[in-house]
Amino acid sequence: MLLVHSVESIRAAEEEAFARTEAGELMERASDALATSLLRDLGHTDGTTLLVLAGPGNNGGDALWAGARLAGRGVRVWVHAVVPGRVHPAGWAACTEAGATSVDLEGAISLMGRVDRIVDGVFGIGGHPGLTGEGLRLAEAAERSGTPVTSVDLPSGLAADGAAAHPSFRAERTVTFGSAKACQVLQPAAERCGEIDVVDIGLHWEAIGELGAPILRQWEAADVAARWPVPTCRSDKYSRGVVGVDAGSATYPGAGVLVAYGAAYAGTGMIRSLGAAEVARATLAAIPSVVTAPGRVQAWVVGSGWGDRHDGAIRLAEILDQEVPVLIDADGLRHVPDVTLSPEHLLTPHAGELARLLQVSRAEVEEDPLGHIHRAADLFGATVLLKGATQYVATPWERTVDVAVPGPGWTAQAGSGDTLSGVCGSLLAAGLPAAEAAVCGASLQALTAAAEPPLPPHALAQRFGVTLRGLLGDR
Ligand SMILES: NC(=O)C1=CN([C@@H]2O[C@H](COP(=O)(O)OP(=O)(O)OC[C@H]3O[C@@H](n4cnc5c(N)ncnc54)[C@H](OP(=O)(O)O)[C@@H]3O)[C@@H](O)[C@H]2O)[C@@H](O)CC1
Ligand SMILES: Nc1ncnc2c1ncn2[C@@H]1O[C@H](COP(=O)(O)OP(=O)(O)O)[C@@H](O)[C@H]1O
Ligand SMILES: [K+]
Repeated sequence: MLLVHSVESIRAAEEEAFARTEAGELMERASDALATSLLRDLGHTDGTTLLVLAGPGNNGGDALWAGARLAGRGVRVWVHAVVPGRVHPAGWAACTEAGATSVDLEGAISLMGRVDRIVDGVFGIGGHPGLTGEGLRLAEAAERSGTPVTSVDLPSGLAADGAAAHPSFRAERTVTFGSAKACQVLQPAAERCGEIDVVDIGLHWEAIGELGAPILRQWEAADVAARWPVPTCRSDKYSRGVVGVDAGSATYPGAGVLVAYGAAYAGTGMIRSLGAAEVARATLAAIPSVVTAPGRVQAWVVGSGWGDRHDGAIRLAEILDQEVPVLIDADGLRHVPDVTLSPEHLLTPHAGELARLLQVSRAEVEEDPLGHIHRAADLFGATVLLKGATQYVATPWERTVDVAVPGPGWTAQAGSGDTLSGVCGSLLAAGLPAAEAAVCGASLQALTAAAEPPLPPHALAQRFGVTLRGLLGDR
């Protein structure tokens, strides 16, 4: 699991570290690791060339010290001070004394297509979001040149704590210090960061109290495997979990069928299709093991494809009365403000549905997804999975948001949300807490989409088993 800390936390942890380390020690660790990474990517020192773009703060300092190390080892280094007259003085002196050549803006731009690598040390966690002026010119020219860029701490121009793709450098690799930053895991910002190397510079999160808690946990495939419920010799269909589905409608029967596909191929014990009669018939025709008679249910999936069903509010209240975990999706979300929920209830909006729930615009949600998902979880008292290119899971009053394993844009198609509801429903029925069910379900879908050619949701669901086999190995 990759842990992500906020700028506020990183600053606090750095303060704590300054008090117990020699002056300059943290920057030395950071710039040494940066130099090592650059050397690895350059391959060798003889005849290789590097352009260092250094901003006015410590981010520029890191870049300059690393440039000094490489110039000292025989790499041909050019250096450009992005804000004239404002540059890390000791780093600049070290870099130029080691043999780096200073160039102006035009000189830097003309070198871009000709050097082996560019170091973006313009701004780091002290940067204002969105490059303008010369910074933007440099970033655009670097991207146009096609020369690989290593960004120091983060691509200059991005807001470290945010998901937005502000005008910024585009890195092939980002060498980041102390902790990963939110912009490196949240889309669309993350795709500007390239490969991420997190460098341990000796920050002690436990020494700064509550601020030491991460803001995000980026799940990896192994984390999903560790949580996935695996049947044993003592399992039966009830212990594995029964999912009740009231999804779809005469207008959208497919939604109910797709929920059942998700649950069936994620490996649930039993599915009861207990919504509209035409949905139950269609589901049975597609998946013969589905039961249409009422009976014991350990978790419900409701709301996908309900359309403007007139008795939705009553049906939702009835289901909530059964006091088992309930996943509320799509049209079911309209009734959320009128019912009382708890953390075992899982809401699965996309950005538009979350905006409607919070009575804000979709653009506001997209600008600050973390703030809005926290608000929804706290306001409704339920666990929330916000769907999209990044899939976020928030639990009421918890600082740390879980992020599912990312997947490709192929999943963005009608019906993916329905199969996802089914997968998550099967995990709720198997007894996983709502947040784990959400993040494991979303990750399974993303991992499967990443491994397969583009497939419609019901066909993708049929490949879940292949992904699970790969994840679980011999378990
Ligand atoms: N602290 C540590 O121990 C360690 C820190 N480390 C490194 O330090 C980095 C943070 O350093 P930092 O605080 O100096 O901020 P940094 O990002 O270099 O820039 C701030 C300057 O840029 C200016 N500025 C910003 N945006 C601008 C814009 N769009 N256009 C124009 N100007 C703009 C801004 O101006 P101001 O906010 O004052 O208006 C200020 O002058 C961190 O990312 C990591 O790389 C590592 O060495 C490990 C140890
Ligand atoms: N750009 C994207 N990249 C990867 N996954 C995406 C992207 N956009 C959406 N998704 C995922 O695809 C699914 C779409 O769900 P949803 O919007 O509810 O579709 P529908 O309601 O049509 O079934 C969700 O799992 C979502 O997280
Ligand atoms: K940078």
